[in-house]
Amino acid sequence: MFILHWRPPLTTCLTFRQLAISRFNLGRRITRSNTGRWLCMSSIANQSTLRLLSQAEAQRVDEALMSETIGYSLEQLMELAGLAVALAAARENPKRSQRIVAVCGPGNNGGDGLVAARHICILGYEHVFAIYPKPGSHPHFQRLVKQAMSHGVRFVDAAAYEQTICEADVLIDALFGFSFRADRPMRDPFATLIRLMNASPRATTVLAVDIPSGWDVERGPPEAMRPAERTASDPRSSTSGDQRAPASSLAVMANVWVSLTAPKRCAAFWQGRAHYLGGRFVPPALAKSMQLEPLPYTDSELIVRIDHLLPTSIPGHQQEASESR
Ligand SMILES: NC(=O)C1=CN([C@@H]2O[C@H](COP(=O)(O)OP(=O)(O)OC[C@H]3O[C@@H](n4cnc5c(N)ncnc54)[C@H](OP(=O)(O)O)[C@@H]3O)[C@@H](O)[C@H]2O)[C@H](O)CC1
Ligand SMILES: [K+]
Repeated sequence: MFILHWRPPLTTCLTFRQLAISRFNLGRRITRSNTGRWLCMSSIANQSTLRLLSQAEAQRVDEALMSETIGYSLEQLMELAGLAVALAAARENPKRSQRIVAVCGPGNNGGDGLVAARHICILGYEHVFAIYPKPGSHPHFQRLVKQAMSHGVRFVDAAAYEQTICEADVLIDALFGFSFRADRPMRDPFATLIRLMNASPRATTVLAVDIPSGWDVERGPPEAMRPAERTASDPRSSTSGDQRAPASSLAVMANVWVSLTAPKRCAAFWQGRAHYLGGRFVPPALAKSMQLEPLPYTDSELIVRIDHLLPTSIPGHQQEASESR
């Protein structure tokens, strides 16, 4: 197993976690450089780590949840996912006067963001905004917008995106989840929104819904945020002979993460402030068949911190990743 450190060139060596802390706690902006590099250190895996899902496995779990056998609807899962995100946002940011902005994408990740924004209002936050530039075509997305507005979420016009993001205390990154195609360049307006989020001067929390937008579900952050040097033994290195087009170098720099259902393989790269698991709806038989047991929830909690349960390397990653594509 490996622990990753990012070393800024020609400056004091800080871990990525320290960078996140200084970037968000001291309110200073730190820009990652393409010349930055990751250093790998060996450590021993223990058995109490959670299993990380490949993209194909995440989609399989979703399909199973919505199969004839289990019978959930997408709308139900989205509601529970969004509720979990709202609870994590509230736990990390208890002050009700904070300005919270959900930045929502065109797919179900964006739907989770709309649900979360509504629940954040229901929890008593006074200033909740949503940015939703490309609403999904399914009627449920229209219902989610109406529900959110009824509870006080303010939808922002394109002309006010920049100012709204600039004034946010908390940003909810609900642009893309596990269906993001990291081999395609990021299109606008999403690219612009991600740049604005990363440059937001006030935001002390940037919360990624399911996956930080712009990350590859399996390979993690974009190449430009990865090491210039890799060791041959790093299972997260690009597979040799990978001919995919270079992806966008853009990704949201989140410091809080809510994985839904189960963490995905890219979670091995996480070095932020807090990582939660939400979406407490996996029936025991499915959890067993997908080797997700034991689910780490306790008592009546719908979210649970999993930072200490995350493996930092993924045995057999390369082989399974290429099989799943
Ligand atoms: N199991 C659960 O706990 C639940 C998870 N949910 C959430 O659903 C997402 C996955 O949702 P999905 O609709 O499959 O996909 P995404 O929202 O991740 O993204 C799809 C849209 O993204 C566009 N896309 C893809 N790649 C790019 C790119 N490089 N640039 C720009 N846009 C991109 C894609 O566009 P297309 O043109 O390809 O159609 C889609 O519009 C999961 O992560 C959870 O957050 C559910 O709520 C259910 C419960
Ligand atoms: K996201």
